[in-house]
Amino acid sequence: MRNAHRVETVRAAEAALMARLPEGALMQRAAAGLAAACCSLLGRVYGARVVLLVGSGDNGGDTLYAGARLARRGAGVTAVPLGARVHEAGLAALRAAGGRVSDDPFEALAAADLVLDGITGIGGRGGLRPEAVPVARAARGSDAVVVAVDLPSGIDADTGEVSGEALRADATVTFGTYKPGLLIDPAREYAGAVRLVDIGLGATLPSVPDMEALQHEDVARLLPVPFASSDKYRRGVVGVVAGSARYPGAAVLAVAGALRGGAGAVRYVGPATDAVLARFPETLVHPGPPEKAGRVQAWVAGPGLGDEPGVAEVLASDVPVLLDADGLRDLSPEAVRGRAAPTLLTPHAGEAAALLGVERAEVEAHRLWAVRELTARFGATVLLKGSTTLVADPDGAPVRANPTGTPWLATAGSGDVLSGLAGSLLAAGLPARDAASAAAYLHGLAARLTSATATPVTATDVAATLPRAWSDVTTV
Ligand SMILES: NC(=O)C1=CN([C@@H]2O[C@H](COP(=O)(O)OP(=O)(O)OC[C@H]3O[C@@H](n4cnc5c(N)ncnc54)[C@H](OP(=O)(O)O)[C@@H]3O)[C@@H](O)[C@H]2O)[C@@H](O)CC1
Ligand SMILES: [K+]
Repeated sequence: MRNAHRVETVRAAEAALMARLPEGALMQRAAAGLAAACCSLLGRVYGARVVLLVGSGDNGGDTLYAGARLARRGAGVTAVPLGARVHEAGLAALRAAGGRVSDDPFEALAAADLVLDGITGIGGRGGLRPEAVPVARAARGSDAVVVAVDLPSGIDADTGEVSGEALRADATVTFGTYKPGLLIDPAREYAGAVRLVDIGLGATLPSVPDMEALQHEDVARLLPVPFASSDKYRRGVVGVVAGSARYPGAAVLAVAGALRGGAGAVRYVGPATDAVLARFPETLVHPGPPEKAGRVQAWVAGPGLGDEPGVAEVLASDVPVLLDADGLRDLSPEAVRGRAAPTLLTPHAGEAAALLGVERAEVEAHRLWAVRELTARFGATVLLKGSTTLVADPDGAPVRANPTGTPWLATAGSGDVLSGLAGSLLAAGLPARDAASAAAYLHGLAARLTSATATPVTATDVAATLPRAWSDVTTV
């Protein structure tokens, strides 16, 4: 599991740990880890030209001490102070190691092999200040590898929001724990590849994080495994209410996802029975209504449904329900809040915006807020699809960010596959939060595996690659 903690939590853990350690020990641990990461990125340190962008706080201090370590190994290190103050002890260490200070960032950046962004860390507020903006752009425009220290300056560590400009890094070396902003877009995109440096903070951080991201081994533990005695009903039957005369393909894709999600059987209910059977003869089909279709352990309703009925009927059932696409249209919180069984909503940003009564851009800029707000209003588990898919639960468990997304997933029908897959995991008995986050993980991984050759993927490809993703996760 990749855990993330908010600034307030990090500060409290840092204070508790510092009380047990000699002064400056944590900063030295951070600087040592940062310098080691820089060495591996550089390959050859001796003779490398390193530029330090140094703000006024301890983030600048980490950067200066790491620069001193690189200078001692033969790198040519130039610090560019950008704040009103500078970490004096760090600066003295850099000078003692042979580093120099310049007030011309542009000249220094033009020749740099590596740039360390130490403008702001967890103490930063708002985007980059105007004087830092051209410097950050010059760093990005140079040939150097840009490494953000703790986090890219200008992003919001707690929310992943970016107001104004932030520095775009190739890699981020973060200390002690991930910060939520490193997992959530738009900020996540600015961080590049993130490395975590252990500074011993685990000893004083709370065991329940503020946010988390599943990894292969976590998903492997969640996925259902059939027993010798399992029959199709014990493995779970998922009912899919999807498709319409206009969108029969959505039914086929949702069923395709459901068939690969571990349920023992998929029951399709709706007008697209011929299309579904032609593609997947193993499907149990029924023209509807859902309550007449036979027993299921979970319902998926909405993909391509248009104005077809079925949503109210499945909401009236006593089994878990996943609502997607047309199933979310005009959905009232009351229709969901009163349910005894879990409900999982899977909107994309546009659908989330409609449910919240805000603009789509508002949701995209404030994804964590949007998913939490939907969860609170509907009393349901919410999977907010997008560049980073987020899953929030009404019981207040840490929000999960999906780490396997890829822009290739922004393709027609991909959401239909995801809803079938998540519904199938619900029917197999996973709690809604686990079903949603495991499905998002497998779905993203399948798209990545499909697009490994950098070719566009279709939703059909993604569905067909789900078994490979499943096996990739479970055979570690
Ligand atoms: N916690 C830990 O466990 C450990 C933490 N460590 C390190 O300490 C870092 C946190 O250090 P920190 O608290 O000194 O804050 P930091 O981010 O350097 O910035 C502070 C100053 O920046 C300024 N400023 C604010 N906004 C700005 C903006 N938009 N643009 C420009 N400037 C802006 C503002 O000063 P002002 O200019 O307003 O006077 C503010 O006071 C942390 O990220 C990690 O690297 C490690 O060493 C070891 C373990
Ligand atoms: K930084």
